[in-house]
Formats: sequence, structure tokens, C-alpha cells
Amino acid sequence: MRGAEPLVHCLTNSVVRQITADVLLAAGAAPAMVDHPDEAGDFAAVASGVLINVGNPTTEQIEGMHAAIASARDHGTPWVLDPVAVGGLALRTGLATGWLDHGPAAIRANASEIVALAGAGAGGRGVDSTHDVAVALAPALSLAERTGGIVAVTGPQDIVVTNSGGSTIATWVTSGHPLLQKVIGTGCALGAVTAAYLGAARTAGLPDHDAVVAAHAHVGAAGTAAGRVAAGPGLFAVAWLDALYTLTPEEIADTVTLLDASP
Ligand SMILES: Nc1ncnc2c1ncn2[C@@H]1O[C@H](COP(=O)(O)OP(=O)(O)OP(=O)(O)O)[C@@H](O)[C@H]1O
Ligand SMILES: Cc1ncsc1CCO
Ligand SMILES: [Mg+2]
Repeated sequence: MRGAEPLVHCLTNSVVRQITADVLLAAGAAPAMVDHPDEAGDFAAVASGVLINVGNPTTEQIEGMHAAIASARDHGTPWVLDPVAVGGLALRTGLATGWLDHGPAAIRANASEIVALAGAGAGGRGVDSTHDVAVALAPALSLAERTGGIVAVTGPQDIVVTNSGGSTIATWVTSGHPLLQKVIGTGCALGAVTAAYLGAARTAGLPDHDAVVAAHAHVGAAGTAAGRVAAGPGLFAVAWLDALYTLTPEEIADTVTLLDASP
């Protein structure tokens, strides 16, 4: 990923733009936020990956999202859906549900968002999950079957699933630190890192599933490393960024536990 330095086009919420750009840079990617409807399609055509995060949408940004998704499909750019707070709010729930038929390469969300997006229950509490990750496994498999893409559920452990083309894969990723929930936008930034890894993996001819697992491992391992040196959210955020930048692939592999739970 660092070698490819993928260009990641982010249409994301106003709360997390800064941390998302910082995280992409630290992880080895190149961020660009391009929301305007008259520019978003052109940019998605040349980007390595696109992130669509519905965390705090404006009317104009939604038009940009439609344009970016259409262009990403036309140009084969992998795009990632982050259905922030889907379930409780009708506008974003309708948008995200409609986009399931537009070929997201990956969906990245917390457990409540995956349950709600799959129509298997209500959402969480605001932007936070109130469901266990394991409860979201069946809804994630159903979303992966419907979209043909990867679905990743985050929490104390993450699960990454593929369920298309005759192959069903489920990979548990254990890493991270509870302080990741006390810094705003860690999950949102992970969505952008997922788009970055997908872009890099497509260039290298590597599987999308492995790209999504690698994104979660990189972000999680950096969280584990930051948790060793930080007592609270402020220093943790800084240490997490530094670890995203400094961790080697070997250190990431040594920090993270992967478990293949494919049926
Ligand atoms: N209790 C925990 N222990 C370890 N890691 C965690 C824990 N909870 C979340 N994480 C990690 O924090 C990161 C963000 O996941 P989270 O589920 O909080 O996303 P989210 O709720 O969608 O985030 P956001 O607040 O950005 O919308 C992931 O890397 C996840 O693995
Ligand atoms: C706090 C918050 N509100 C809308 S989006 C967002 C960022 C975390 O998802
Ligand atoms: Mg969260």
C-alpha cells in the first residue's frame, strides 16, 4: 500500500475530514476531499479508491455522492460505503440501501449499522453500535451476497466477509484498543483506509478480501501500539497516527490475530 500511494477520493462527514486525511497520509495513501457534484464524477474516474460516508450529509454532498458512485462504477474504481447511523434516520437509510445495487467493493461499519442496513433490526445509538459484532455476522453475509462486495464489521473484534461467486469467506481480525472509541472518526478513517488498500490491491492483482483484512489489521495494530503508550484519548490519537506511519508489515502481522471462520 505504501509503495502504491493510492489516491483516495473521500466524500465524508464534516466531523472527520481532518482525521481521515491525516490517517490516510500516515498509512501511506494520498487523500483528496472532492464533494462538489460538478467535480465528484471527474475525480472518482481518476482516483484509486472512493469513500462514501453518510455521517452528516448535505443536499449538495448527496448529489456529489451520486455522481462519484456512478463514475466509480463506469471506470472500475473500487468504492467503499460507510453507512454511519443508518437505521435511525430515514434519508441516509434510503440512500445507503439504494446504493447496495451500485456495486460497493466494500461496506465498512459497526455492528448496529450492518444489522440495520441488512434490514435485520434497528440501528444503534447515534453513531455508536449497540450490537455485538457476532450478531452482525449473518446480516453481513447477506449484504455481501446482495452486493457481491466485501462487508467488514468493526468492534472489539472485527469480521470481514465475502459471499459471492461461489465463495464464502469469514475472517476475524483481533487487534485494536478500547481508546479507539474515544477518538472521533477512527471507524470513519478506517473506511478511507479500506478504500486505499482496495486501490493498491487492485493495482497489484491481489484479492479484495485480503485488502479489506489488511486495512483492518493496519488500523487495529496501530491502535494496539498506541494503547501501550497513551493513558487518554489525546495522546492516543497522536500515538495512533505515528504507529500507522511507523509499523512495519511484520509488526502488524505480529500484533494482529487472524482467524479463518469460513463455513
Ligand atoms: N472495544 C474495542 N477494543 C478494541 N478495538 C476496538 C474496540 N471498539 C472498536 N475498536 C476498533 O476501533 C475502530 C473503529 O471501530 P468502531 O466500531 O468504533 O467504528 P464506528 O463506530 O463505525 O466508528 P465512527 O465512530 O468513526 O463512526 C476499529 O478499528 C475497531 O476494530
Ligand atoms: C459524531 C458524528 N456525527 C455525525 S458523523 C460523526 C462522526 C463519527 O461517525
Ligand atoms: Mg465508534
